[in-house]
Amino acid sequence: MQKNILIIPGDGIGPEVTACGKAVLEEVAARYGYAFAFEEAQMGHEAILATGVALPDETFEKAKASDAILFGAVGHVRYDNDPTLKVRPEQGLFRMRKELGLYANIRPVILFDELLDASSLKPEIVKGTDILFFRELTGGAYFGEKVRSEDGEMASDLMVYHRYEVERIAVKAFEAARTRRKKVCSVDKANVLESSRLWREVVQQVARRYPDVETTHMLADNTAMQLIKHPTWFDVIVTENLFGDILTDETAQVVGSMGMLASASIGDGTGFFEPIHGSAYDIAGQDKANPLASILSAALLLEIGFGMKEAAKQVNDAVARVLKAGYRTSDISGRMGHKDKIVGTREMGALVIQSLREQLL
Ligand SMILES: NC(=O)C1=CN([C@@H]2O[C@H](COP(=O)(O)OP(=O)(O)OC[C@H]3O[C@@H](n4cnc5c(N)ncnc54)[C@H](O)[C@@H]3O)[C@@H](O)[C@H]2O)C=CC1
Ligand SMILES: CC(C)CC(=O)C(=O)O
Ligand SMILES: [Mg+2]
Repeated sequence: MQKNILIIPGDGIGPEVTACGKAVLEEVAARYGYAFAFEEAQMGHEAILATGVALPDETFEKAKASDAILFGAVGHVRYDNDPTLKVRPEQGLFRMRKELGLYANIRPVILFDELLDASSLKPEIVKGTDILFFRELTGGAYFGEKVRSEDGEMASDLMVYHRYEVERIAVKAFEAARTRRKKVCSVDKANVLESSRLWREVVQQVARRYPDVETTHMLADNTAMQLIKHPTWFDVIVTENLFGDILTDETAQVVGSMGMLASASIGDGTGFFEPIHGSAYDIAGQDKANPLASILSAALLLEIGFGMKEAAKQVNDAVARVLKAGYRTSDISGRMGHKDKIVGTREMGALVIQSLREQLL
């Protein structure tokens, strides 16, 4: 049966990396005989210029009607340098997450052996890193009431959680842990925040249903440190929206680069697949961006979105082979950089496709 995939390239490096992710999906469809139909839609700065809003209704309707969405990134220097602007690219992504009910953001943090020397940390510390983050994606301070006083002197973002929101993401994390090393670390600030005390209470209750899974609770500040000290200790991490956003960017340096981290956002409907990085306008339009996070997000789309596990594995293996052959975008060129074959975005994408062809033919 035909699968409809909506491509939302977005801003900055979004279109460059998403073109590579899409090309990989096309290659997989051709090789396996899958019928994938692609459509494109706007979101972010580009959409604001064209329509005045970050998420045009037309894009949202297409998103709801699709079977999966591959997204790039949104964000533009213009808004980052002018906090007073009311219409902002990121609003599109937040509306999409909320209205599609994408409450679970799954972020695998896996170090490819080939990138041992690209990590900011010592090889013996990071070797074997394989963490699965479950970041709650539709609650917390990102979605709570936002206030700015009339005189502009006070602002607040309310961090709100309901019991059901914590429970459903915790269940997803525990279920995943059962298929892995059976360890869940729940991250909060229960020593300070009331919302974290609710978080911990609910995770403790859910944990009782999973006696075969080892549960720990860790404060977010300590977690930021432990992730650098011994990343291999962690298996599944479940945490709220803001902490998950920050801690996963930190782990990019454990595994080499922001350009290596993919994600799947799921809920009750269409799944949404995107690299964890932003629009990186410092390198946009220069053929410098690492497209592997988008390609690995396409692999998550196949695996989680469509249940095509074998095809997803082929994509991951193709990426590993390209890395093993020594090809690197500049962000993952490591301490042994003189041995690397530095390539641009387009060439890296083409190499993964070539690697897929050689394996699959
Ligand atoms: N999901 C999304 O759409 C997100 C959007 N943003 C937006 O993106 C804009 C830029 O934000 P930043 O804080 O600079 O975060 P960023 O993730 O765009 O970039 C941070 C750093 O990582 C590098 N980097 C990121 N992705 C890379 C890749 N694929 N290959 C090589 N290097 C890469 C960038 O060059 C930069 O030095 C902002 O407007 C922000 O709001 C930020 C994060 C997520
Ligand atoms: C739209 C972004 C500002 C949020 C973010 O950094 C993320 O979801 O990873
Ligand atoms: Mg982020």
